[in-house]
Amino acid sequence: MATRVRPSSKRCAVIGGSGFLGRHLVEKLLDRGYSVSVFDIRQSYELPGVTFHQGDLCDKQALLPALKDVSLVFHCASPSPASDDRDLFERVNIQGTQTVIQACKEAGIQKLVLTSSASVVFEGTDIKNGREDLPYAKKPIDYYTKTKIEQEKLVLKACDKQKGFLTVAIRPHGIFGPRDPQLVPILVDTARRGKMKFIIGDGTNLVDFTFVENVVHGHILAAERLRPDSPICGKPYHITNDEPVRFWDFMSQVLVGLGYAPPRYHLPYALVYGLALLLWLLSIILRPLKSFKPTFTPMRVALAGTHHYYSCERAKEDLGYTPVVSLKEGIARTVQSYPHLRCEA
Ligand SMILES: NC(=O)C1=CN([C@@H]2O[C@H](COP(=O)(O)OP(=O)(O)OC[C@H]3O[C@@H](n4cnc5c(N)ncnc54)[C@H](O)[C@@H]3O)[C@@H](O)[C@H]2O)C=CC1
Ligand SMILES: CC(C)CCC[C@@H](C)[C@H]1CC[C@H]2C3=C(CC[C@]12C)[C@@]1(C)CCC(=O)C[C@@H]1CC3
Repeated sequence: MATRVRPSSKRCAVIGGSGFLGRHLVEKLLDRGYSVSVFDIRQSYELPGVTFHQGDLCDKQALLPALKDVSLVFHCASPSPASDDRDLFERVNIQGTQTVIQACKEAGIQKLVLTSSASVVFEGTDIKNGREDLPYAKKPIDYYTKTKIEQEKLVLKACDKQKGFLTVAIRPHGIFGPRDPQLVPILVDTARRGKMKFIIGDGTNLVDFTFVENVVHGHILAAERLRPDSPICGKPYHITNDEPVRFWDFMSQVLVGLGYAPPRYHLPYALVYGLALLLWLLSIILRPLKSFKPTFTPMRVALAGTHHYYSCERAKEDLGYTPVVSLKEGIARTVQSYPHLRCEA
């Protein structure tokens, strides 16, 4: 009779491990003595100690080999919000997450840590020091966020102490750092096209931006604290830099660090939001004739023009979380890591 090898608690799987956050997580797990199985639709690097499994997480048969002899799974895969593809968000974030849960149960996984998003409670209006008990957004800012809400609910509901399957969700906000494919590249592209001259609103709105290593730290603390007797089972946790910053100060610091001029002129929030809405509608109406993606989407305008920062008190109390890299240091390291995006003029 074949004997089943008891999974080592130092062997884990990272679904989405080829991505920005996923790769930083893999690197830290290796540093901490874990061996890692990466499952992703693409392979973007090679590292000793990492086994790659390429496939779509919606395919349980493809997923199962990556979970063999593993006790802990991190699920940080998602289509990019910029893809703006409703069917894809629904298929990967909702149906795919159901498949991940089923596969974990079949493979005898003990712990599942989901990367959710603090935006699951954001409706486009101010949130100041929001705690995890805020209700899920009834009108999420976009379809990506709508599917992140459903995804988080599925994972937290699946937590079952009796059956020994424990789950927890990490809600980061505005992740930035070396190799980020989103925030800095979009910002620089906008600046290079001469569109980063304006501040939306009065520029005093506070927002959380979170250095990627702090997000990783929160995930690993949650995984290591996830035990049947711990208060964290089935709960979401905000993980941020715990240093809310003016949205436009953050953008300006990154821009200036890379040699671009910071935005200077103010435009009223309602005007820019209205224009963004109009452009978005036009892009849908004209899609059959001409495809274009507006830079200032209603979602980005809402993110750029409102207060939205979150309390990390619950993570401090239950996980012993404190950020390991300050915002200042995180911005400096990020700017340094993008020599190819510096202004050449
Ligand atoms: N970047 C940010 O500011 C924030 C990100 N998040 C969440 O953090 C997680 C990681 O995000 P990032 O690293 O920024 O994104 P990313 O796009 O760099 O990484 C996502 C990874 O998922 C993989 N993936 C996508 N669809 C897949 C599928 N069907 N099967 C297997 N793999 C698939 C991609 O290939 C990619 O490697 C996501 O769940 C995202 O929703 C949450 C809050 C903020
Ligand atoms: C053109 C400029 C006004 C804005 C450039 C920066 C933006 C690209 C980013 C500012 C806040 C970011 C953010 C996300 C993506 C990149 C930004 C819009 C998320 C939507 C990524 C996925 C999430 O779960 C929530 C994030 C909120 C903040």
